[in-house]
Amino acid sequence: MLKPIPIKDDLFYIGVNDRTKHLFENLWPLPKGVSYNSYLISDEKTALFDTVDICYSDIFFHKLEIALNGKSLDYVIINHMEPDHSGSLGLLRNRYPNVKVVGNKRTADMVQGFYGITDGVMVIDDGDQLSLGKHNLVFNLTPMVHWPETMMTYDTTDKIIFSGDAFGTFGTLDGGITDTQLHPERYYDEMIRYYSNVVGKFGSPVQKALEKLGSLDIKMICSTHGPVWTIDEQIKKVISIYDKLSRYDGDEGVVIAYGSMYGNTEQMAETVAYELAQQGIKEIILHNVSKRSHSYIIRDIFKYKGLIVGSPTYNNKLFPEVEYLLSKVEGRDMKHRYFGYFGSFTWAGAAVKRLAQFALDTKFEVIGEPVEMRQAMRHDTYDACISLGKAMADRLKQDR
Ligand SMILES: Cc1cc2nc3c(=O)[nH]c(=O)nc-3n(C[C@H](O)[C@H](O)[C@H](O)COP(=O)(O)O)c2cc1C
Repeated sequence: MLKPIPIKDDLFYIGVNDRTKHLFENLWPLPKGVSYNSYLISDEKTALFDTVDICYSDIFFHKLEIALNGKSLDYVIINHMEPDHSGSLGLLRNRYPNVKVVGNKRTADMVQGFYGITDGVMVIDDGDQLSLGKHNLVFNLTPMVHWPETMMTYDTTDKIIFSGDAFGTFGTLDGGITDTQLHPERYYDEMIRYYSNVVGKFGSPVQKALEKLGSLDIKMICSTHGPVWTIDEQIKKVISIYDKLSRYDGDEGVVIAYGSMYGNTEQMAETVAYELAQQGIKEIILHNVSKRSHSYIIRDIFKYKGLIVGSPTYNNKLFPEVEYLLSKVEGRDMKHRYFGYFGSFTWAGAAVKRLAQFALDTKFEVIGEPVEMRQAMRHDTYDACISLGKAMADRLKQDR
């Protein structure tokens, strides 16, 4: 849409939709696209909140010009410097040479490094305020709620938090912008995938940020990706999703992520899953790591308490796609998972040993006995897989 969309009185949405990119950060699939959200408050002074990916700068500037309606642009507030939001900043400064770039001292360093901007930068600190006339803005520094410079800006007048990437989701905004105009359920799973893929490593900074936000009366969340949250119940819901994920708190259920070239290791996965179901576990997600993008496997590992990994031995190591998945889990400092594992080999096994090391490194609670299979499934391996499934189910049921 070429026009800015009024959200409320003097607040405009001037973000854009990206339905072209296949991979966010060149890593994470975007089957439903993604939006880059930017907002303008048009008060006595005007303030822009973040920009958009440079690929969409033309349409963005067009909207901004209309939203300004002849006024000058006074401030651009940089809540986050990642280029999907700051990408149009250099061009913005060329178009609006007098605009003040507002950020903390870490932002100022990045603004200089990425865009060569050194003048007209207003450096603010945690708790500093900026009046636009009717609207009063307070800056909340929330480092590592994704990058070190990350901050959130609170409008005390309308009780809006401009939250940067926090509470963001994958998925374009197809017509509707606010949660009143769309089905929020469409975005929840994509919010979990976004969090687990992009922000997942930063559980403790997210907890600190949530603590800070806890004292604020929030009537609207304007994130840089996905819907604008305005309904009280939805605001509580998205905050609770972030709270739960950043505590690494999973639901009852098990992800079984396995690699298999010729189907033998897969039979172990099927057997463990069968027993979990027999024991009354309803959420059992089998992921063939070669077929399913790691993005979705990581999402599910964040969702559920139980994780079982299986792998053949491959050139004296783990199957490469399983190794890659483990690195993604370790890279997110994943915590509090019940962990089971199994592996296979033909002449000299290495997979199970590596999975044992992974369990030690992550400090996951190991459940049941690991199962190691030579060549193909026989009765003893079958029984061992059943025992592993039962042990995991028993552990999960203890938490009911
Ligand atoms: C490329 C390749 C490399 C392998 N490397 C090893 C190995 O280093 N040690 C071993 O004992 N088995 C090795 N194997 C055999 C497999 O680990 C074994 O057959 C396993 O059961 C295969 O499981 P799958 O049927 O689920 O693919 C290798 C197999 C392939 C195809």
